[in-house]
Amino acid sequence: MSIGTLVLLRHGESEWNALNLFTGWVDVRLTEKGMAEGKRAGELLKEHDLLPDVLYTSLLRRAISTANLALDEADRHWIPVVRDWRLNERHYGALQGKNKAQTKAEFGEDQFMLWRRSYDTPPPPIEAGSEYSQDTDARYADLPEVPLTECLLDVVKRLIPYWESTISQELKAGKNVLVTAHGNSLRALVKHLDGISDDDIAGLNIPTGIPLRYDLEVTEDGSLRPLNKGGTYLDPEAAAAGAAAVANQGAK
Ligand SMILES: O=C(O)[C@@H](CO)OP(=O)(O)O
Repeated sequence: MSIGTLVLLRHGESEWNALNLFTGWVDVRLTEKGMAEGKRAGELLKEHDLLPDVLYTSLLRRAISTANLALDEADRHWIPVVRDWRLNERHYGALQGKNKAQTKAEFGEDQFMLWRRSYDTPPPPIEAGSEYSQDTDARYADLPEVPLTECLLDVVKRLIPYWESTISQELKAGKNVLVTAHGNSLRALVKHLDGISDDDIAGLNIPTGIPLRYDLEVTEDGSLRPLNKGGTYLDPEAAAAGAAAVANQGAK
């Protein structure tokens, strides 16, 4: 049985992406542009004959809405869907709701980049019960503990066991899988798939709304390894421009 194809899709532009605010687990909506990106992603899936058999998505509406728009456009609105908090964006702690450029101006470039892109330094924790905290959100009621902040390492720890036990099993069973998630949860997954070091992952940014295809093989130890290292964006030019825009978010 051949292995299914994996497609990763970061949600389209959200209202807080447009306002340049740290978002994390805050459940913001897509902008008009973000909705158009979702539709365009579906067109690209169709054009490249990459029709998913199953969708995995986070519990956040920007990912859910993007997937709905893409699947509708690709006439795959009917496929089974699995939603899981492990695909959520990194919890951005006390930075949630703060403007990125202002944060950089206030704390300096080094601290800003440490919080934003270091592998193992989380931002300060958010105050439980505060406006942008999720500690009382019903959708996380079953979690033993709702995070108050996370670094990328924390995301790797919650996401990779789930990838191994669930998503990769679907691929090994020959299913084409669409994973619709977030900048940092997808960075965690790409780090694992491509074997990127803790230092080098700081330089990797994922653009909104452009499908990233991975062709996979099974290694001797039974894990999945990309045949096309780094994956293949279905619109490479737009992806390069989008990734540069994400890298530059402190500047605006
Ligand atoms: O704000 C966030 O949650 C993320 C993704 O939008 O931002 P960053 O790229 O700065 O990690």
